[in-house]
Amino acid sequence: MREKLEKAVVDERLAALNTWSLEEEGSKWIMRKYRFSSFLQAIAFVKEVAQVSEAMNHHPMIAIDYRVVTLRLTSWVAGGLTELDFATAAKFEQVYSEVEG
Ligand SMILES: C[C@H](O)[C@H](O)[C@H]1CNC2=NC(N)=NC(=O)C2=N1
Repeated sequence: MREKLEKAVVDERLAALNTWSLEEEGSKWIMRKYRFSSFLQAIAFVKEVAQVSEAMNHHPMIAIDYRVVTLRLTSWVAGGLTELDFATAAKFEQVYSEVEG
């Protein structure tokens, strides 16, 4: 789960997830911008993201710009993207669908 993935596998996982993208071609980071109806909704989302991150022991970079939350993920220990990045991103998608409905 924490072994660095080959590019072909990364591309496959991104296609399956289809809402996240590489920060840029060849990047070791995947990212996703989440938009909310209010600032407090964005904060509620971030609180849930924090809980998931602790449960997964995998923590994203979190940027909060008013109603837009940007999450960025990489596996520092592995020095690149791992299955854990994609599993955690998928859980963030579940949280988003619950918070924003
Ligand atoms: C497993 C490692 O020792 C650290 O405890 C965890 C914490 N959260 C982490 N988060 C991310 N994004 N990458 C990591 O490698 C990582 N490692």
